[in-house]
Amino acid sequence: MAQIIDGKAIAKGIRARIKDETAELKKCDVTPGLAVVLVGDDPASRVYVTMKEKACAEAGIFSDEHKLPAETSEEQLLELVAQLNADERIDGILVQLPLPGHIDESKVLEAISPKKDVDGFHPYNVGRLATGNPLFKPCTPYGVMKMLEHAGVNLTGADVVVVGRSNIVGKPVALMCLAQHATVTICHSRTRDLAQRVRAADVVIAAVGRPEMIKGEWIKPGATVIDVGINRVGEKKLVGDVEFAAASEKAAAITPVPGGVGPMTIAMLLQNTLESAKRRASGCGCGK
Ligand SMILES: Nc1nc2c(c(=O)[nH]1)N[C@@H](CN(C=O)c1ccc(C(=O)N[C@@H](CCC(=O)O)C(=O)O)cc1)CN2
Repeated sequence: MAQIIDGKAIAKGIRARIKDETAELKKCDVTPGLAVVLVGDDPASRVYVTMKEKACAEAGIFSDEHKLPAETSEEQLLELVAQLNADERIDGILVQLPLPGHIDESKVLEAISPKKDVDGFHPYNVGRLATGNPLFKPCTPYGVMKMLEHAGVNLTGADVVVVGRSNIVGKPVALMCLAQHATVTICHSRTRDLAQRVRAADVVIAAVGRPEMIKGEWIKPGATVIDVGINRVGEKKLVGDVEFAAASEKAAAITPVPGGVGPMTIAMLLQNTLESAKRRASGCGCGK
């Protein structure tokens, strides 16, 4: 049976450390500040935004919440982003995705100052990640890398298969694995013989958004499986992109859903906000 990589427990440890470092930073009169912007009433987004606000409060991070109606125009949202860019209390700006269909997502993400882009979605930060000099790493991929580190997985020379090519997870996590000297294959819905690709992988990162699409029997014995998918089936049940029970029979280590990558996403958002605040503090001259 596979070792369970417990994202909830790892995230708890990271959040406790962030709380301590935030308290230290406050001695310089610098309180990390995160603006959280939600447009509309998507129920899942509401849950995630509430989780982010609660995590900020627990860590001593100031959170500035903006819950806007679904009819908010693109212009109004861009105006709010401009205000937050200029607000000195704010180290990070997070616009919860997805946005309502009438708003151009890329326009909004590009309006966020790259220095406050704690999601790491601005093309400037995407470019810095791609060139091996990241300013902010996107939170979910950053969390995935922390989980691999905790599980003691050495990526040098390892065959990593990423299933999914989204800008938020698939592409950045592939770049991060490459930066750690893995041989990376990105697969997607049109990949021919996905099973064969997965069978060859030392590490499988599933981020395709389809419930249990990756079959347990595809997993190479001794592989590490990171399941980024969070799919709601029926009323309440959450499942990942991987057939968990069957994959656990073959893998050496696997992440659960829930309690895997999800909690790490929130922990790494706090980490990015703290890093941003530390950059602000580095100019204050108090030596902390
Ligand atoms: N601006 C952003 N938007 C979105 C991001 C993001 O990183 N930045 N990622 C996802 C959603 N997300 C964070 O925003 C997120 C998803 C899931 C979890 C989580 O902890 N899930 C729990 C289960 C919670 C439940 O019951 O539904 C788990 O997996 O254990 C945290 C954050 C899309 N949008």
